[in-house]
Amino acid sequence: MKMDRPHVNMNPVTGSDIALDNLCYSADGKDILKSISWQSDAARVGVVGRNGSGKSTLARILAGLIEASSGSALINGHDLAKDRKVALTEVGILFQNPDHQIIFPTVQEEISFGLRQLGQSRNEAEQTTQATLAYFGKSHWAEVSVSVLSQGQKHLVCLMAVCAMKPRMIILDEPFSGIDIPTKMQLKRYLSHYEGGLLHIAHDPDDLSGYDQIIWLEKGSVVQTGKACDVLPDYISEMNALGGSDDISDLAR
Ligand SMILES: Nc1ncnc2c1ncn2[C@@H]1O[C@H](COP(=O)(O)OP(=O)(O)OP(=O)(O)O)[C@@H](O)[C@H]1O
Repeated sequence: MKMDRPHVNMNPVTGSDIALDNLCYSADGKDILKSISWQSDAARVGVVGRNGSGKSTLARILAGLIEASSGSALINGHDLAKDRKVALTEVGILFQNPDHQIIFPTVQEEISFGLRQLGQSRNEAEQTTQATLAYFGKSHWAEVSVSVLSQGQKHLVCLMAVCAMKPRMIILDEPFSGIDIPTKMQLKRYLSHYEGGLLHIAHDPDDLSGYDQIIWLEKGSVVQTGKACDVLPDYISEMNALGGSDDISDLAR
């Protein structure tokens, strides 16, 4: 079979326009995101912040999975919570836990599902799935039952499913948690070749070094935004300072 390499970075990567305007999100009487305003058209965006700072909530709003309580979050001018059809081509999201993402019994079915949602015929979806598996060197996984895969392997299935759909931006919510070093290196390499934008939530600042734009959240508010080389050193020194104390009560905020 001809090796289709749709995701190899022959062209410059392009980011999506992200526009947050006084974005607020509350649930159960708790203000989780507090009046966030921020704009970016960077190709590689990182999101940092302590546990519970609101990173995943922001990711879900950007992907259109939950609606803002007030204010707005637009991707390339679209409110994806209101337009689920456009959302399919604009954004793909990789959840922290692949078990929250995978719904089909086999790898092939899981990858094909998103493609069918995009309007591909059964035949087209099968071909795109095969090409995607071949690109990732995992053709032999097609008929494999997802239930026998490890967490890291399931992460890869989710990544392949998202990449196959070629969204303009992929949102990654701590995609490397629980993944061994070689697999992480491979995933990073695949992702670095992705021609669309990446919005990557990470706890390890090393995963975001060289990124065009970082947004640092704490307690639902923006602490700092800017290039990785400007924001990450401040973030690291703040985290180290906090880590030097024994108080983890912030986790139970
Ligand atoms: N639907 C909800 N109802 C109540 N509280 C919620 C809801 N969704 C999120 N939260 C709370 O909002 C806060 C932010 O959660 P979120 O998952 O966005 O944080 P995070 O920065 O991604 O954290 P982590 O780094 O631990 O993954 C947490 O305290 C969480 O418990």
